[in-house]
Amino acid sequence: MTNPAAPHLTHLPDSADTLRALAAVIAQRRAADPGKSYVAKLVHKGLDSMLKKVGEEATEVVIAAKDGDREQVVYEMADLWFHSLIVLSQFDLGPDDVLAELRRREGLSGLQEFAQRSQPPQG
Ligand SMILES: N=c1c2ncn([C@@H]3O[C@H](COP(=O)(O)OP(=O)(O)OP(=O)(O)O)[C@@H](O)[C@H]3O)c2ncn1[C@@H]1O[C@H](COP(=O)(O)O)[C@@H](O)[C@H]1O
Repeated sequence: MTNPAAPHLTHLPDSADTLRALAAVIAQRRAADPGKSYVAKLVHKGLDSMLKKVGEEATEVVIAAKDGDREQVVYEMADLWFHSLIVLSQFDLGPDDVLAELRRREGLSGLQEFAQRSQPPQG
């Protein structure tokens, strides 16, 4: 199935590919002219500004969800993921680092993981 907006793509990239491609663009745009790149402008402002945007976008996700507005939830979540990728890039991290952590958690119930935290180390 091809995407009419991107006929050159014979298949829609999977989500991880999209995140990886965006992370690569962010890495490249960090060094761009802040007057011509939103990423470079935010990086130039520094970590506190990046974190402020993550907080703002997370709040906008909350508001969209409270409104039950599914399209707006997607729009604001895209903003949140984008700004989260910028924060990851600040620590030379990327989507694969987070995906590896999520894979590590597979099969372990969140309730079980939480209960284990209060257990004294075995042995
Ligand atoms: N995915 C995005 C992306 N998502 C959001 N944004 C920008 O992030 C900014 C968010 O600012 P605001 O919070 O004011 O905007 P907003 O949250 O939509 O508005 P409100 O909800 O607050 O009213 C806007 O300028 C958006 O355009 C993005 N800017 C860039 N990208 C990607 O990053 C690439 C590099 O962008 P440049 O660095 O600008 O070249 C682009 O090619 C895109 O692929």
